[in-house]
Amino acid sequence: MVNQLIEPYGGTLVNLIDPEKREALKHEALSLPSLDLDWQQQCELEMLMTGAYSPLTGFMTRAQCARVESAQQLDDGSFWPSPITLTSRDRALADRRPGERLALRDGEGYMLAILTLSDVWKDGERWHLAGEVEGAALPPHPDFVSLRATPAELRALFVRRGWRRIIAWQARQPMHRAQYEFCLKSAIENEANLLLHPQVGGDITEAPAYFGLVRSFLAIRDRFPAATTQLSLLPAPPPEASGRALLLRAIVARNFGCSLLIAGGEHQPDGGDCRRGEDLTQNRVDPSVAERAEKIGVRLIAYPRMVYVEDRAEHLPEAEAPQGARLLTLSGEEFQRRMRAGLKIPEWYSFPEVLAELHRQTPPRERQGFTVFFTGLSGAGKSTLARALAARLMEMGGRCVTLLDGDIVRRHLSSELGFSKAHRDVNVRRIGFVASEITKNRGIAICAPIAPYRQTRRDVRAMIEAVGGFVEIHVATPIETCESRDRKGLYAKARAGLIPEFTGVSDPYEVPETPELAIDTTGLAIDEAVQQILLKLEHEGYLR
Ligand SMILES: Nc1ncnc2c1ncn2[C@@H]1O[C@H](COP(=O)(O)OS(=O)(=O)O)[C@@H](OP(=O)(O)O)[C@H]1O
Ligand SMILES: Nc1ncnc2c1ncn2[C@@H]1O[C@H](COP(=O)(O)OP(=O)(O)O)[C@@H](O)[C@H]1O
Repeated sequence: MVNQLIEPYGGTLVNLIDPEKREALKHEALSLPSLDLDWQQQCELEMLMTGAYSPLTGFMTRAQCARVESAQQLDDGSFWPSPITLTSRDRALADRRPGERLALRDGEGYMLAILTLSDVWKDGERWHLAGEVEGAALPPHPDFVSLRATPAELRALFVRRGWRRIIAWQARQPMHRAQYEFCLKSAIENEANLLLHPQVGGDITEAPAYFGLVRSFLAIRDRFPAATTQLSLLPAPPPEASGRALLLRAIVARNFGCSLLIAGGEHQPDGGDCRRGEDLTQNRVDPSVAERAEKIGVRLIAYPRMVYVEDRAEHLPEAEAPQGARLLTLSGEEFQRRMRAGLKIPEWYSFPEVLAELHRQTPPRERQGFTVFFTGLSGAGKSTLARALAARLMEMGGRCVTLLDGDIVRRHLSSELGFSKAHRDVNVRRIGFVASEITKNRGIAICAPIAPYRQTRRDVRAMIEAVGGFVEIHVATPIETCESRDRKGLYAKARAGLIPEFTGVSDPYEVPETPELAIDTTGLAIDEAVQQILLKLEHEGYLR
């Protein structure tokens, strides 16, 4: 019944239904070589195992990839838009031969499936592994359990409810009013039901953004008629933006029981001022892609450029907006800027419950975590300033401040390290890692290593900026001042040749090119220096 509805696409779980077979696979896997999959590979495997990629049931061989590239066809002649492959840099794979079986596991070693190799080839640094997969268990998803459904489960649900025509909205971005109104209108015009299908996936250690995305959909769900709308999660790897990727999404939509797919609409138009008659082609679907999708059994609905028509208090496709009407738009970039700065988002743009969710996920800067990263020569004043800054921030209260002073780090985190370039890099990266964890959890980390190498500082900045703010302060006290202070007598020893790799004397210090702030502490009172830093933090929006 279910399968009849969706032929030729719409597979069933690969062996997952048969517990005996599953136990046999698990047992067999104990004696097989293993490959641990990253989260994107796990998504791909899950799509194969659940039938979301039906009629495909395995990773493609080189010949199959070539056929897909040239003719967009699988072996049986059915349409397929782009290669689905499994690759790895694992050198041990060089010894694998077609016919052998390989256990596919998640990062923790949990057995997911067995791959029967039909082809192994090398392309650059990566090994490609092809073959049919036999699923033992889906990748575990402890989160949002009640929102997860396989294609077969969703199709069965739709059949039970008598839903025949369903529109898919596969989302990687939260939904605001324009998208909401367009989805509702499309459902009404097509007399269709709606499947809200946010795409989820990511490495849990990196706190992926999909948690906020799903919560924003949970928040907006109640605005849709419950009897005609379904929310479910799609564990798909991130798609590229191309016609072929769109067709793959159409196949996935079909397998989940949908016959309509809204294409585009993830982002609001760029540019604040909206001119009528602008080129709308970016929002049109290529006719050949649309035609191909029809053959899969999916009609594509192009999401148009939407504008808010103030007089009518509704969002409309720009081409349908009445002549002379006042049109409002807010670019995606401006929306993000306002969210970061905690500024007002106009009511016409979104819903309060969605914004509240997004604010929880990305609070304004003064509630985000950040790292103040001091760098400079020994004796420049890094520790002194770091301590004074920490004290002032603690005095203000309301924030968790962690001081990662060089001495503390060298004692607790890096006690085995010396001062070679390699060791300094490890030391600074460790500091960066700890600071990024603190920053991610919305604390303030203050670091004060010499950190003499530009590239290492750049890497640390990138790691931290991915999760919060980063303020680099070059304590630019000249070496003469540092040497005259020589609190620990190290410069004297270094000059005497007793310390072989001493920064500034016999070891390099690469001056920061664009630090947020540079402070020369020569003749400067500590309070004055700290004041400069606090003003900078306030100016950047980190402090109120
Ligand atoms: N060879 C050499 N070069 C530089 N510094 C030396 C060296 N040997 C020991 N020390 C003492 O170690 C402190 C620097 O450690 P850091 O962890 O900040 O250095 S680094 O960032 O890993 O380069 C540094 O402390 P500060 O004066 O607080 O900077 C020195 O006291
Ligand atoms: N404006 C200033 N800021 C920081 N340190 C100063 C300042 N003026 C004088 N000093 C002195 O300079 C020395 C800097 O040492 P320290 O903070 O340990 O430097 P670093 O951590 O960079 O090696 C301290 O003795 C400190 O009292």
